[in-house]
Amino acid sequence: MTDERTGGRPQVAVLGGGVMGETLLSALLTGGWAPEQVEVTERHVPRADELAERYGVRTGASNAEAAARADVVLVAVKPNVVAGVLDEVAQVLRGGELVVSVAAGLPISTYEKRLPAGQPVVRVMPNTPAVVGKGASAIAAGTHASEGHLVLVETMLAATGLVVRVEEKDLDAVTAISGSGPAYAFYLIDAMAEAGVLLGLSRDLATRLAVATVEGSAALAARSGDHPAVLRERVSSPGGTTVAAVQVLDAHGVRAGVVAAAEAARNRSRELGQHF
Ligand SMILES: NC(=O)C1=CN([C@@H]2O[C@H](COP(=O)(O)OP(=O)(O)OC[C@H]3O[C@@H](n4cnc5c(N)ncnc54)[C@H](OP(=O)(O)O)[C@@H]3O)[C@@H](O)[C@H]2O)C=CC1
Ligand SMILES: O=C(O)[C@@H]1CCC=N1
Repeated sequence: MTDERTGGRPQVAVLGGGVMGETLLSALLTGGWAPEQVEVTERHVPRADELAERYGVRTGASNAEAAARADVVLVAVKPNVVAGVLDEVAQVLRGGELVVSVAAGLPISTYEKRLPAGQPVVRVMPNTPAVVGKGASAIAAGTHASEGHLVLVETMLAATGLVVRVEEKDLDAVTAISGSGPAYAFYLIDAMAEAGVLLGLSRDLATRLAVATVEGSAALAARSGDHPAVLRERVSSPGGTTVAAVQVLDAHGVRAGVVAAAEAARNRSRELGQHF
């Protein structure tokens, strides 16, 4: 409840204690929620026990029981499970709760059709770097979500990193860039580390250099505000090593591959929404 006993913070039920459920749970606790203000449902008992032990929160298997105690119901199950979970919680919602979902692809309208009339819904697309406070999340309001609901979701995500508001129509594209994007960055880090091993470095050294280089490049891009092409030019000495390398990246279509990959992710996000 949002009273003095809870420091004004609403009771949150996180439905689904997987990768994203744990990330959001951790962010809530870092953001000032007390363990007794957060509850997690997870059908896999050993995983529920692990979360209870690690975070000191109540865990259980019943989505309806957790939702009945909550002011905010945070849906963090896979898209193909969301419909069943909503049918469970719709029975117990009293109308004033906020339903937040991180599921990829599923439009807000499909939640609104399954939940009681007038139920506020906010859709979020987070990403996994949220677990170290370096995430990027986009949020979009449903028909009945107010400015206050958006501010509440921003507060809930405050410890995760960047949070931006978008129109729902942009969430498939956001999913393709920042939602799935960490995988592209890890793919690059892995490829750079592998290349270092090929060139004779130890795997440990090659991986440390690759991680520090990607981390430093992102930090420089964020701080300088310069266009990435300008930053790339600054690395590229005339007749030097970098221009030789970038020419090979272009010859292998790496840039076109990144664009095509993002289009595939956007298309898959749309497909997920159609199978709801
Ligand atoms: N991972 C990511 O980077 C991102 C994920 N998302 C979204 O987050 C959601 C969760 O993804 P992710 O965390 O990766 O997936 P996971 O499979 O890691 O987590 C889903 C969890 O939900 C549990 N679960 C399944 N059915 C139920 C149920 N009926 N009630 C309660 N819990 C249940 C699963 O248990 P079990 O394993 O036993 O089935 C699992 O632990 C998805 O909708 C995804 O689109 C959004 C942005 C980024
Ligand atoms: O791969 C997925 O479907 C989820 C959504 C974005 C990142 N992971």
